[in-house]
Amino acid sequence: MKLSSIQRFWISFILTIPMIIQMLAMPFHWMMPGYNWIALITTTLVMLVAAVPYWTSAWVAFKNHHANMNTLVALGTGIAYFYSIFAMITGRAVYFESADFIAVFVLLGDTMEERMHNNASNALKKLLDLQVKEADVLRDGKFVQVPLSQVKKGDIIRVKPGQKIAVDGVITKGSTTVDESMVTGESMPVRKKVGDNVIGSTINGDGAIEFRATKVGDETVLAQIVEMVKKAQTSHAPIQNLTDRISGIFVPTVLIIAIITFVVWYVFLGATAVNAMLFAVAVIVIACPCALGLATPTALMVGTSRAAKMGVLIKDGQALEEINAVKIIAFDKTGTITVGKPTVTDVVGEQTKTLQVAGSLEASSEHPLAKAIVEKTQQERIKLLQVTDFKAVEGQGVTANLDGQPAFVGSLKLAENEQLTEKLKEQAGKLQSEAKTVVYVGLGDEIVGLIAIQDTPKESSATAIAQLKARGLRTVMITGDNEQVAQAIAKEVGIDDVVAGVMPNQKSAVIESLQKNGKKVAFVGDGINDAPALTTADVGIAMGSGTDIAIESGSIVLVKNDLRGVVRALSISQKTFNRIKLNLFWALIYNVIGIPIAAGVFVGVGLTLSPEFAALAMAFSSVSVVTSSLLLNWTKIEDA
Ligand SMILES: Nc1ncnc2c1ncn2[C@@H]1O[C@H](COP(=O)(O)OP(=O)(O)OP(=O)(O)O)[C@@H](O)[C@H]1O
Ligand SMILES: [Cu+]
Repeated sequence: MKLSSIQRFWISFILTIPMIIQMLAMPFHWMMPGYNWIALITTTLVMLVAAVPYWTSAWVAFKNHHANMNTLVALGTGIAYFYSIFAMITGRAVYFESADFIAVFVLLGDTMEERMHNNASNALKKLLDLQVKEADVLRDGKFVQVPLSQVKKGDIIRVKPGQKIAVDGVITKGSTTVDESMVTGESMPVRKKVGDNVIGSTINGDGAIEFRATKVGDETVLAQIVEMVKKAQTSHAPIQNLTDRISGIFVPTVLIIAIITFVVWYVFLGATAVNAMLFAVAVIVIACPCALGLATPTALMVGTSRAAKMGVLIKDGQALEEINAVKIIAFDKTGTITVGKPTVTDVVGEQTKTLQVAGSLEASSEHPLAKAIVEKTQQERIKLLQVTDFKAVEGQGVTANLDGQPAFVGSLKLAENEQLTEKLKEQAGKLQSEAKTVVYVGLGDEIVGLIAIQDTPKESSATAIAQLKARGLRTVMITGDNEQVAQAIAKEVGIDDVVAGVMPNQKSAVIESLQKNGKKVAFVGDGINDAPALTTADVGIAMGSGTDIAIESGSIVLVKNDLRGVVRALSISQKTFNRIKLNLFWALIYNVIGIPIAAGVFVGVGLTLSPEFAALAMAFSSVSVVTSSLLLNWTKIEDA
């Protein structure tokens, strides 16, 4: 049976209670009857449950000529335990409690760290549960059930109504609706027909389809999400490396000081071997680095849970640390700065015809602009027509065949080949300067009209951006929309710079160019096409209302969909990071002051530290670090 850190901690803690009672009673000269035997039995159990893994790890390190934190933990517990057994046999004072306290406190640190990691791995398990085990694959002219791992690219797979789609692919037969909410966050089922893409692990609706697998194994959308979560799970705050580096120097130094202490007392000052050893053990115990180990995880835990209560989910320590160094914050426009629910405001040209052509095409599109247009046709009770050869042109619009004529709805890029009258251009320009997105509607070889669509900034955007600028950050808006519209919105909310007309697959390249000269960049976004930018940025911040892929790609998620969350994230991260540094100071100052006292340097002035008081002092150092972390719960967090 394998116990978790948490179980090991509680078992050890309970077993240590008699020793705590004895320690508290010491000033009153009360001795627990049979204390030595109770201590021997409970400590032996604590060693088995809590300390043995550290002994093994220290032994492995020793064989590789290394010393780490575990070496001190192992030596501290091991010497205190085995010496106490020896002391019991020879009738001397025992120090079992030192061994117990070291083990319990070190485990407390480990437990807290494990807790953080578990949260991440549960999410991972849930994601993997989404995968199907088998697929109905066409092999030698017959459909057969094969395990998921044997599905190859190019395989034709049959999916019955209500079944899960095995891998990513393109529909070759039939039409249906698909529930893609687990991947895109879109709760409405999506209509699919021959030629459309399907995503593995999404749920087929009422139609029966066949599709050709295009992505299998770890290339699928789901596998990539899982990969991202895995990364978060194994992450550490980089400052933890500092802890490791400190202990890399610290541990060997402590061991050398302990040996010198023993030699000086025994050889030069004429102490008994036992007394000399007690000084050495006191040195190792007071130097025990459990407080150092607690400094980072406890602050992270308090900081991240405080953040969560304020609607800011910080997925890993790295993000929390890195956001403190961020100099530039980039934002996606639609759904991030703006509400993300665009509405049609103006129609230029013959209203019914323009809306009918546009609506008929957009009925098959998932773009927010498309939804706005379709909604408008419903309000105006305009009958939509059947289209064929529907195609979405990424970052530009849609094209299709309507009544045997080519038709399109989209940006100027799509309309480029058409004759645009000066009057139309002027009208488009005027609408754009009012922060309205203009789409051109074409049928045959003429432009039938323009549709202006407006998406207003969220109420809180301007305040939040002002706060970010007050913190000395440069703000940048990255959008696929037209320059003029982007500028108008940027001005409204106070954004410094605008990069407009960016193709969805180019957003991450823009982030890279902002990162030039080693500047740290955070990106805030919500769409599927924001996922690469979210991962490229030093800190990716996803809107909670966004697609699941965006949420998985971001290392920070804002549940409340509001840019004020970015200010909160910054404020909490800064407070937490400063607290970690303060904790490291507290953890080390005890050792620095305590080691010479434990080594007996101040015996001349009557100042000594026996191993048990060394353990108590060490406990205090841990308690002060944990307290300092807990105080984070009450520090003031700036809120826009
Ligand atoms: N389905 C569509 N119907 C009409 N126009 C479209 C459609 N899809 C894209 N476009 C045009 O292409 C432009 C860029 O679209 P894209 O999806 O890249 O960005 P966006 O949604 O405007 O903004 P953001 O990048 O801030 O999310 C749009 O502004 C619009 O002019
Ligand atoms: Cu310790």
